[in-house]
Amino acid sequence: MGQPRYTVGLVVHPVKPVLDSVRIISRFVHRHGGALLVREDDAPRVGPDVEAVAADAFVDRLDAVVSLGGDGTMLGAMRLVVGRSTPVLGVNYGDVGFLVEVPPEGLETALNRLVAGDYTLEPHSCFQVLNGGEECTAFNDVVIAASEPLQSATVDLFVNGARHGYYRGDAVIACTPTGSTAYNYAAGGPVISPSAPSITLTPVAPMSGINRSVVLGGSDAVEFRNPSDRVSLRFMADGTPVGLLRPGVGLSVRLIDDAVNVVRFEPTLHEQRQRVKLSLLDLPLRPDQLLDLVPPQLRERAEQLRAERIEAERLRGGPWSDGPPPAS
Ligand SMILES: NC(=O)c1ccc[n+]([C@@H]2O[C@H](COP(=O)([O-])OP(=O)(O)OC[C@H]3O[C@@H](n4cnc5c(N)ncnc54)[C@H](O)[C@@H]3O)[C@@H](O)[C@H]2O)c1
Ligand SMILES: Nc1ncnc2c1ncn2[C@@H]1O[C@H](COP(=O)(O)OP(=O)(O)OP(=O)(O)O)[C@@H](O)[C@H]1O
Repeated sequence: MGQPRYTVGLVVHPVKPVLDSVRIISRFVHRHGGALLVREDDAPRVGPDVEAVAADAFVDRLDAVVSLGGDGTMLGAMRLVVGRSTPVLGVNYGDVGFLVEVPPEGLETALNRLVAGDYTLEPHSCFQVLNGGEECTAFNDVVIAASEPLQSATVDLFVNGARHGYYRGDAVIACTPTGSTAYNYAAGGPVISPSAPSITLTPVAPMSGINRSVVLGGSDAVEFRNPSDRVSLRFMADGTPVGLLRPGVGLSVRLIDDAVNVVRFEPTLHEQRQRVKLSLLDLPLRPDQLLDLVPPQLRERAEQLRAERIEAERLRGGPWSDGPPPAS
């Protein structure tokens, strides 16, 4: 057997049923003379058509990655290929799906557009986080909190080596422009355009010290220092616990430009949907509770229109849609 023309890697959500999409990708990749890989740990969730490889060999072989899941899965896929040019395509199996553009019903169209070169690459910056000799990456945010839940944390801030005050409260968030719509937004921080390289610092429930958001430049060197001589703090990268910040120790955060390329088909439409999703987050009702307010006949009509639109787009082979944005 000859060399595959290209190799695609799958990163899958731990529990969501993604097999239909795996089958579509598998058929497509094999028809085009490519190879499809998954990490050994994910193999039981994707069926026998996908070659399982050891985690450390996986990334080296990839020409592209497809994430089947929500924002968390997408962040994990992005972290895998950080610093490489490997494009990442996100298929949304999540509830919010802020970072992922393609709904499962748009997957075939997306793959066709991908091989036709009909897409753009959206670069995302990330944080390089250094804690002593240890390093990690975050695409959304780094959060420093007390090591015990519900206790307050005291954190000193240094920017470019100069002391800039301290935080005392539940936590302090440092976010990239991508992460500005996640925890930072929930904590009252500003939304930052991806075209404005910057580091935003936002306190969570501040008791004293710095009590509002600060937006720093993309090349500023940020250091959080644990001023205590007794207690450790803990820190998280993209919502995942990473380690402890020992008494007296500093955590350095630097923004790295263009660390990963995300595949986009309709960047303007995607941005428009992000804005709608963001405004929905501010409503006091969950989406299912909002639906209860819509009269049944309107709901049925909306479902019918959505199905007709998806079918028309499938036949046209043009840009898909996951339905019209909800009325604001
Ligand atoms: N109070 C909060 O809002 C809160 C608390 C902890 C963590 N988080 C966020 O969760 C992120 C990790 O995401 P996850 O999906 O693994 O965890 P998760 O499953 O706990 O999801 C948190 C929510 O944040 C959304 N989200 C993730 N990245 C986003 C982004 N860039 N813009 C807008 N929304 C986004 C997700 O879709 C999800 O609804 C962390 O980076 C952090 O920003 C938020
Ligand atoms: N391949 C994976 N392996 C291990 N954990 C994962 C993987 N994919 C996702 N997770 C974790 O599972 C959780 C939920 O994943 P994800 O955010 O993708 O789905 P969701 O919560 O349903 O979607 P959304 O974030 O859009 O609401 C996250 O905390 C994420 O870090």
